[in-house]
Amino acid sequence: GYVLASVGSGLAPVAAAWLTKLVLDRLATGDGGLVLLAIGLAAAGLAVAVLGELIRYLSAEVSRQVTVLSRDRLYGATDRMTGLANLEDPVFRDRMRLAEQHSQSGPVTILDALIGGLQSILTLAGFTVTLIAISPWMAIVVLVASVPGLYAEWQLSRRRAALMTGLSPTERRQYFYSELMTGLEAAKEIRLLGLGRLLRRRMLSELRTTNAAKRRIDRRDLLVQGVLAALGAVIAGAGLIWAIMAAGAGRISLGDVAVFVAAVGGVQVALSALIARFGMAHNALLMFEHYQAVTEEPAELVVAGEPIAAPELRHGIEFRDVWFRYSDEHAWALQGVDLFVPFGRSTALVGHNGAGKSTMVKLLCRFYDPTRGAILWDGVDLRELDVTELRRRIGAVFQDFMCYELSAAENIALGEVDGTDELRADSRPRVEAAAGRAGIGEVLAELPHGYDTMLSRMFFDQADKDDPATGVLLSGGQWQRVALARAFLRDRRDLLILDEPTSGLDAEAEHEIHTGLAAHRSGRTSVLISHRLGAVRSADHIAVLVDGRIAELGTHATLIAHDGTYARLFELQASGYTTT
Ligand SMILES: Nc1ncnc2c1ncn2[C@@H]1O[C@H](COP(=O)(O)OP(=O)(O)OP(=O)(O)O)[C@@H](O)[C@H]1O
Repeated sequence: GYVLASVGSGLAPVAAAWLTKLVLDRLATGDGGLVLLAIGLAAAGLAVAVLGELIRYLSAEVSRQVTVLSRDRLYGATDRMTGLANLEDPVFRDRMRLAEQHSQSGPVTILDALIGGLQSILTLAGFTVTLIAISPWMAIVVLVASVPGLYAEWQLSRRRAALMTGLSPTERRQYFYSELMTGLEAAKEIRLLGLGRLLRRRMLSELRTTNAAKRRIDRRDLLVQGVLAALGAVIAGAGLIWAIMAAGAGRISLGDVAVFVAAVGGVQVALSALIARFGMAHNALLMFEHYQAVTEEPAELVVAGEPIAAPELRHGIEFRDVWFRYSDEHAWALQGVDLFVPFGRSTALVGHNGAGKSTMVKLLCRFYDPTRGAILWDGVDLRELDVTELRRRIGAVFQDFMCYELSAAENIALGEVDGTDELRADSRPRVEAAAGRAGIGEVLAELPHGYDTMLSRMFFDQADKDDPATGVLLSGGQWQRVALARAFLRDRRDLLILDEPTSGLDAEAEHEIHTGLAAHRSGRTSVLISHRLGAVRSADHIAVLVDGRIAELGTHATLIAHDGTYARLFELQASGYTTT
């Protein structure tokens, strides 16, 4: 439909010009058949008007459909990224942002340019033939005069694409400052520390940098386009003078003058539209490379030729001389870690900030691969296992757990989605049981809409704005319990990872959860990270990490007897709770 409407719209102005010529010539000579010609002329006018609107609608419809397709591909590609390295790479993040922007506009701009270009070419061809019929040299002058425009547009679109890519980090920083100033997350610190002016100034400075670069290119554009427009006007003016003189001398008819004027104007308009569309398409194609790069990004994690479905854990997981750094520029986060996490036992990781504890659990989930050494799941290298299957066997609460702006029930039920595209319909009893075990069951049940209450105040509309039951905000510790409940829902998993699972809880709650966790962990394979050594003393094994190395390993009793780092840290914490 879009192509047909564009063809019609491209030919209608040519038809209108020819019909005008015929009408004028017949008026001059007094010949008949004027009614039909007048009707034809009116019909051509109608076609121009209606087809313009139709094209606008069809273009928007194509745009909507293309957006769904391109977004689906883009987010499908991000979903296939199984590691974290890409998302931590600033260059990739910039690419991703550009890909997001251009996944919507890019394909549509290219398509519009192609179809719009076809329309312009038809108009151009029609008027060029007309011009050649009346004055071949004028046709040549008009066409040759368009060559610099085409070249200039090509150059400008390349510059624009390079500019957009170059400005991406600046725009990212600008976006970061804007988000800080308008979001809730940083609001407390911004107000208390009075950061508003500083952030605003930095944001504006980034914006000015962007504007200055865009202004430079716009000025170049203005100069080039201005000169070309003036050239076009001079050619059109010269043509008009020639046509009037020729008509005065009787060499061409009155109708010829009309069609000549329309043709010169038509050719120029069609040519400049063609050049502009060509520039837009060229720019969109250059920017679309980012989209292509993201959607075709190879997997960050080496995929084994024939991945093995992770078997049920029977013996344990072994870190064998694991060395790891986040990139070649970073220092080693782990330096030759040897550790066995036995099946059915609880293993605790303790150590100073930055010792490498969270890094170890991220490697366990295979968010990264060891730089050297290997992690073995019942003797099989994690790199040989199907990563999705592996993760199905793991439940975890991370230090930076997520608070989803969804209902309470959904926040917990997300724990057993496992790659499907819907929440399980029958999950409610298990959700409530998991919430109960995380000590948040009663609180959630008593919310205005029980488990269906939104844990957010963001999604209200005008109608329920003043209804306090629309959504509620939980406290930090309550959120942590919700995250725990989400992990508990993955109860039948082989490995439970708890990275600081109770850091936000009050003392009583922490004790209660830890007693519950200790009972829950017994007979299950778990890895627990906590700075509160009282919470880890019941673990079967405690590994003390110092600078990415396992410095001590044993039970609470043996480590205290060893009188090393653990004993010192434990003593320090214990002394904080006793009066001397
Ligand atoms: N995504 C990352 N990119 C680069 N370096 C990182 C990243 N995450 C952690 N690191 C570095 O790796 C080292 C180990 O960090 P890790 O988060 O494992 O420590 P941790 O023992 O869990 O500390 P904490 O007790 O503070 O949580 C640190 O030096 C840290 O700066």
